[in-house]
Amino acid sequence: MHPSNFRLRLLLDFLRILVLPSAVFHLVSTRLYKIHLGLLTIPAYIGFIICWSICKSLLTRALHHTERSRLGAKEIPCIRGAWPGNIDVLLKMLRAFKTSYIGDVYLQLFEEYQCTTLNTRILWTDHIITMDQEHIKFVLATGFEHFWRGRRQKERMERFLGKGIFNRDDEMWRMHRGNTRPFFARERISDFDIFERYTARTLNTISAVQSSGQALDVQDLFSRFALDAASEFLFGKNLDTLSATLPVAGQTKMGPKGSATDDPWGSFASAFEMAQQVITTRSRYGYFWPIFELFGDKNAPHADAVHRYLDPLVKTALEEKERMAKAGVCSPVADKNFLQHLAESTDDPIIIRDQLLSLLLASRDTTACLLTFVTYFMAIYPEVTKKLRAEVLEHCGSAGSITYEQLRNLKYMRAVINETLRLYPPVPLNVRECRPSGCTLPPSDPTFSSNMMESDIRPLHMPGSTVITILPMLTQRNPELWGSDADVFDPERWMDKERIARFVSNPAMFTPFSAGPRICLGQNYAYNEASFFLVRLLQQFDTFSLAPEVQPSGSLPPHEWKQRKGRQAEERIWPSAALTLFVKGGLWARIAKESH
Ligand code: HEM
Repeated sequence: MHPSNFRLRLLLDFLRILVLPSAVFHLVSTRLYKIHLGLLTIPAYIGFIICWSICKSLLTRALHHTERSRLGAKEIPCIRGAWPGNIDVLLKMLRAFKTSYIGDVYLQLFEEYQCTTLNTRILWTDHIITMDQEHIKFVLATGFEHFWRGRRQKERMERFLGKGIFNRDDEMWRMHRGNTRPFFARERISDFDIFERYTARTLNTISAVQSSGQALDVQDLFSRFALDAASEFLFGKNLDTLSATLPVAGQTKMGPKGSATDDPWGSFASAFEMAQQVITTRSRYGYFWPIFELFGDKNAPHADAVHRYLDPLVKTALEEKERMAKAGVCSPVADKNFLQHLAESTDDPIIIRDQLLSLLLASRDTTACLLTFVTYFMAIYPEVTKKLRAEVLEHCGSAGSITYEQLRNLKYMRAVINETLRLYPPVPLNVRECRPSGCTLPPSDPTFSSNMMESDIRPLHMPGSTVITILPMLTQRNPELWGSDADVFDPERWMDKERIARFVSNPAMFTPFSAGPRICLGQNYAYNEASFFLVRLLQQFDTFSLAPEVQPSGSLPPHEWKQRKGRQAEERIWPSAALTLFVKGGLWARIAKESH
């Protein structure tokens, strides 16, 4: 069944869960035994459906048990809620997603059950969550062939990301990966002309706002920078979002991810972000999310608004291809931009548009998130800014062109970027589905003493077609791996040989760009772009401060966070996630030049 037919899927499930047992009961009671139930008809049907479901569940458990014995594996620990189907846990989670610190709801469950991989089994459906580095490594890399994005994730994302690289497996994913990889070759991503152009425009905006004494939403500005640079890099046309109206301090409303503006660019950004929010909400409701969208696909208006922006670009690329073919011109890949190259590989405008959109999503929100959190740290740790700036001035001077070699020599800059990616990975969680044949996960890592003392070191059974949510953000803040100061922002840890050796021997501790065959294709582009931007920013400015007084109402951290441990107790902003991490309401800050 096509992933966009989620209502049909729900209808078939409804038939399977309710109608099939009712039909069997009807046949047995009225036809075979000719029983007349009278007033008891409805309770009898309900009772039979419940018994049927329990028997089915017991049968599935028995089959899993047999499979576990065959594989020499044990069961993944399972949450035991107070209400049937762990409905109490579901409600607690839904409440927590609105007000609690990112990832905290999962961390509390791991702490309660003293394990790093857990089955939430909400509404009788197995759903595995893991912060275990051994299991994350297996899912992404060493056991890659056992997992895919899977049907359920595709169903949630189809309307927005369709046939793009993030929403496809196997053949089509390989095709996209093969087509995209050449565009991230070293020569292409070390040509800094594009970064230079959009960095200069962004810094001009900062200067203009700064001279008026206003604060600005840097998250919004960095998103525009990343999108304009990526659009020129990918399809040779700047979307020119840096020229559109900026959000104004103290007046701007909260948008789906950051702040909102009332202009055509604002509508595009809002649609782009709302589509991500809808996908996130669907995944929180779990398997039965289509119940909430019976009378309309909530992503349709947002996806349509984004597609309206991209469709004309795709049309032009296909027309150009036709013109070139008629004229008998064939240019080499090196002379083409990504969109032209995509248009060469297929005539299907939907595949081209979906892949273009996937790359815009991949490059805008992640890079903007990284730059936003680096700025956050520069604002709250002036000593870090000072050291960073000294390094920039030493290696790159206060102006002039910047080379790839110069960027490579900025060791402290790299440490700051890595430390930011560790504490605030732009993709804080990721989802995969086990292929139907099932598999085993290796024994758990030694995070909890219960894992370590466990004498039973059998692997864990991963039933076929089960969804697994991996939480790199929790792994990257795990004190067992990173030490008792795991929650502390300390770039020096990336310059300490002993600590680096630990990470090198155990790379699954740090996977902000994912790992294995689906590792991020834009990793080096992102490091270059972020480093380049920060060099120019620090050449021009030296003082960064937060402006909490203009954060939109409802975007400052709730007081109750202070009672919990870890970063949330000191957080001055509200980190939140919808596919990617962001600062709720935007990051309002002042950027200035104090020293002369
Ligand atoms: C700080 C910046 C970035 C971070 C932290 C990041 C992180 C990630 C992560 C975690 C994935 C795996 C997603 C998944 O499996 O569901 C991914 C995939 C990907 N990223 Fe990035 N990314 C960044 C920047 C970029 C940029 C700038 C581009 C391109 C311009 C890009 C292109 C891609 C692509 C094409 C994939 C899909 C790979 C595949 O499925 O085979 N990324 N990225």
